[in-house]
Amino acid sequence: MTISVADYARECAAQGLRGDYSVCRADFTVAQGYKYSAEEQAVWRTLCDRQTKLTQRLAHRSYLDGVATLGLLDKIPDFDAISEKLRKLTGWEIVAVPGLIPAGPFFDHLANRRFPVTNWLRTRQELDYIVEPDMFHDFFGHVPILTQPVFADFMQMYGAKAEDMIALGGDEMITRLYWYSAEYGLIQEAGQPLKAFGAGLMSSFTELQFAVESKDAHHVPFNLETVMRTGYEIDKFQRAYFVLPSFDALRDAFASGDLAGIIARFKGQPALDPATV
Ligand SMILES: C[C@H](O)[C@H](O)[C@H]1CNc2nc(N)[nH]c(=O)c2N1
Ligand SMILES: N[C@@H](Cc1ccccc1)C(=O)O
Ligand SMILES: [Fe+2]
Repeated sequence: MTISVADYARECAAQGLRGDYSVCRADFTVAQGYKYSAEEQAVWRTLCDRQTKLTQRLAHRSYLDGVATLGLLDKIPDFDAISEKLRKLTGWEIVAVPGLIPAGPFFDHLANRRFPVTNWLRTRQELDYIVEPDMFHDFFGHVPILTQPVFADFMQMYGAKAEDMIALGGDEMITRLYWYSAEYGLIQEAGQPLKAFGAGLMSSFTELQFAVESKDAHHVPFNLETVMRTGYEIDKFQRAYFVLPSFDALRDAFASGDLAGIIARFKGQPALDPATV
């Protein structure tokens, strides 16, 4: 782990991130501290109700299978209770964090089958889109697929590989790969309609529709090297969405692609502009 909690806390405060990083443990986790107001519970239900209507239509089957396995989403989740369920299904658990955490510790959690979930929720003014990950994004977007064995294994492999790539100086490039697949990936299987896969889309009412249905969304066939070279911004709609032909294509690219070679050739070079890839 390269950055200390204290330094990261200062950086986040400077950037205006909302979480309270002063109470983090060394691995950036905190206690969930389950005490949410009636208003927060109401916002949670509203978010789940309206987003579920969209995901039924626009999300890839793997995600929807996960939602079915997870079961009721009628109140803000108790992380310990969910962890107990996940441990039985796929050996994963969820841990509470104050918000965005650095890539190193984030991937270290994944490599150990722990998924970091933010412990605070967006407000009613941010139902459609929020610029930093909150509990709705982390939970509703990422946790369902962790109930599915194939994806559960893949996410762990992601964490483990990412740590190796960070050691080679590939921090930015491996993060882009995570970004354009786990967060904003689309899938179009042969003869099927375009579907959303990434968690950043699952949790945004406006961006999910934009990414899948808008003529203005820039869809690019998934290519490992291009993805690892393309820059991104976290606080606006993405200017490129990479489209996988199948989930297996992602797993194969990850398992047998020459990640280390790509990092050696392109690290430190300016990022490609997502608008023109
Ligand atoms: C690895 C990459 O930087 C990625 O965006 C990570 C970083 N830290 C995170 N931290 C939290 N809490 N949630 C996330 O989804 C992520 N994503
Ligand atoms: N924009 C996402 C949240 C998010 C922010 C940053 C990174 C990933 C996801 C949403 O509205 O749900
Ligand atoms: Fe995320």
